[in-house]
Amino acid sequence: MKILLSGGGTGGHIYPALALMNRIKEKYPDSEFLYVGTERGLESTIVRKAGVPFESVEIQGLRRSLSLENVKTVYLMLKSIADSKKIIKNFQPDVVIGTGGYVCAPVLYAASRLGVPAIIHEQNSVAGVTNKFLSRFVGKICICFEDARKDFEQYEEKIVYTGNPRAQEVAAITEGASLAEYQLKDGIPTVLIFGGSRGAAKLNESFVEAYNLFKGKPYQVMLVTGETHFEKVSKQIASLGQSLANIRVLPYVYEMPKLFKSTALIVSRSGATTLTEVMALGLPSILIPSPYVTNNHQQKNAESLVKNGAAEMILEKELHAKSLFKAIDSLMLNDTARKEMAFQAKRMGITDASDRIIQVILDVIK
Ligand SMILES: CC(=O)N[C@H]1[C@@H](OP(=O)(O)OP(=O)(O)OC[C@H]2O[C@@H](n3ccc(=O)[nH]c3=O)[C@H](O)[C@@H]2O)O[C@H](CO)[C@@H](O)[C@@H]1O
Repeated sequence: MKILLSGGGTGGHIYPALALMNRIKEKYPDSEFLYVGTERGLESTIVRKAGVPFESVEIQGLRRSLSLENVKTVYLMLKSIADSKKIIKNFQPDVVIGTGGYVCAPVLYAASRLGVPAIIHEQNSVAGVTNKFLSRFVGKICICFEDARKDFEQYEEKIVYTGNPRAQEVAAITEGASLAEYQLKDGIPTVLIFGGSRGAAKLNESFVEAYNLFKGKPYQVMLVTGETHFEKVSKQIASLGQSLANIRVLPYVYEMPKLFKSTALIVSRSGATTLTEVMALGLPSILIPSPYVTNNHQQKNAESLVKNGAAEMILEKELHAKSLFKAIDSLMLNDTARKEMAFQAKRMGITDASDRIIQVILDVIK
């Protein structure tokens, strides 16, 4: 089977595609893959690092205001469709799968024009703009939240509830990362704080302000700042005048699910793929939805866990050093509450999503 994958911008669109690819490889070792993304998105690093053949097209998002940039956007859109057609004709895939992010628009549109079966995967409870646009042109629409159905209601017959492939991959992990590899101690409860795949400035700032409060605590803290914020945060922490042995600050972690498995509490944005992983592993979490996303979908994602007792939520407008520290400290000192949240999170997870999507692939290429 030859499969062309596309999806990008942020990790939440990329990791599900790679997880699906890994599962297809397991079941069909002769399969061939090609990933199409942009050079600017995180996919150009993550996908290449994973050793997957990668080609790029150039494209940019539309500005909301009238501007010359939009002329360039239209030009790039037409060019990227033509480039995608060339890539597809060369690779000759049996199916093209898009996991979101604007790069999928030219790639999957081109596939449909060439008569190649195409599938989109929507990770969120509210569909992204690109997936809504593509819903008309693709054969199947895979969703992870029942709420997403209403965004594709004109194409109800195409919708399949599959869940997120990253859940299946993560649920199969048997061994967690060693915390010693991160210069922390194994066996001590550890909280992992990160703002999605790109980091979140307000979360980083609140953490820096709370830094000294973690002194002498019976637990460890890891902050993953996001690549672009790392230098600034490191300088701010250095200027506080003390370096605490129970705290570790990193720019990015490539083996996140393994690290998840070794942590006692997750504090993060509520991007759909992160939540999938949290549920698949059954982890307690404090969620801080990004208010800067389409239709506030991260808050809806978070609320689905909160209403099941699986997570706590802090809205960004209520996020500061004190609220962050208080929420972390009281959960880290309360094993029973964490266990109950973990149990509820685990109950919510779907852990055979890749197999469900493989069935969808087999149906469309019949
Ligand atoms: C700002 C924005 O548009 N965010 C969207 C984006 O988020 P974002 O890319 O942040 O997505 P998610 O939170 O869903 O996923 C992040 C992924 O990156 C991984 N990770 C993160 C940090 C790190 O250091 N290493 C690492 O591997 C996580 O384990 C996870 O697999 O896509 C999600 C899925 O469509 C959406 O729900 C989010 O709203």
